[in-house]
Amino acid sequence: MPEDFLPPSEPPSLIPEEQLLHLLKNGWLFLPIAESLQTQINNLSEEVSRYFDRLGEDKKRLYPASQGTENGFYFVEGEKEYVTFRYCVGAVPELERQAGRVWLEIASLLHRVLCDIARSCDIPASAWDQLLCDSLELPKSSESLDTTTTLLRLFRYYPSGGFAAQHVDIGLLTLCVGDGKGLQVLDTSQQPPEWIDVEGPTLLVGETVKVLSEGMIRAGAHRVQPNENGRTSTVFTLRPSLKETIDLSVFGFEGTLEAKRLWAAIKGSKVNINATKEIREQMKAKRDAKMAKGKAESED
Ligand SMILES: O=C(O)CCC(=O)C(=O)O
Ligand SMILES: [Fe+2]
Repeated sequence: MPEDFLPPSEPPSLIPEEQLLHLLKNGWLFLPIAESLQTQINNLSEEVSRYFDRLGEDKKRLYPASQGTENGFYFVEGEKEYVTFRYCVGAVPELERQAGRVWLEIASLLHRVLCDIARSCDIPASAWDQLLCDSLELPKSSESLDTTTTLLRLFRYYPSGGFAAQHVDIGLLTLCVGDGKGLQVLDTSQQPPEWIDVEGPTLLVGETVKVLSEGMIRAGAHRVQPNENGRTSTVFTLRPSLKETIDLSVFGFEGTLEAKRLWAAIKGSKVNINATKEIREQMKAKRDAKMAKGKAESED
């Protein structure tokens, strides 16, 4: 077969150049999504709202919290409740069926965005493959918990209470599709930077992409402000798979690095903004003590 007719080795670009530059510079982008994906998200929102309407005991029994706040049902008094899917539990089959569909669609969309990012940074689109293994569909069992960190999280923020402090996500890319006001992104093109209300589905760059680009790509700072009507949100975060050793040469560095070590370093420097107030304070104190120790050691 003549070379001209070989199928392309990468998908065609998805995001127009100017918008892609905005994403790399600011770490966030309003990204309109296909009607079919919006419909799937609406179906999932309906299912999860039925789940949230159950009694607290029921919600905990069906999706018990594990892995800190990283899996199952979690409740922050006066602020929000949310349920996180990391694999098929089988507790509420229709809810998980919809979750599986949304996972598949958004993961493939975010993979396309990663390929666009690769192209604009002159790295091969396949560079991401080593970080995406077993992450592009909802894992079948809890066996994946140790290595698949990607998650789909559904929020119900309470009226006037729903809140998340300023932060950047730790994974590769996040898509937030909410209803109602509350999510804000930091517009760093203004001096001083300004918080702006999101307009529809919003793409956020996470810390892992920032680290792998040596800070050339910014991670998107965002926060959630209370809204008198409350708010629901579907948040999918594509995070690195911990299965493989990363060949760093494709990102322009030397050598290799266990994905687990990279992830531990990225996680270790962050406070979990979705934990209860008490835990958030403890984590902040721990992080600050660690940073102070590191500083003292480097000054020795
Ligand atoms: O509520 C949202 O849309 C975003 C929540 C968020 O930023 C997070 O959980 O990391
Ligand atoms: Fe976030």
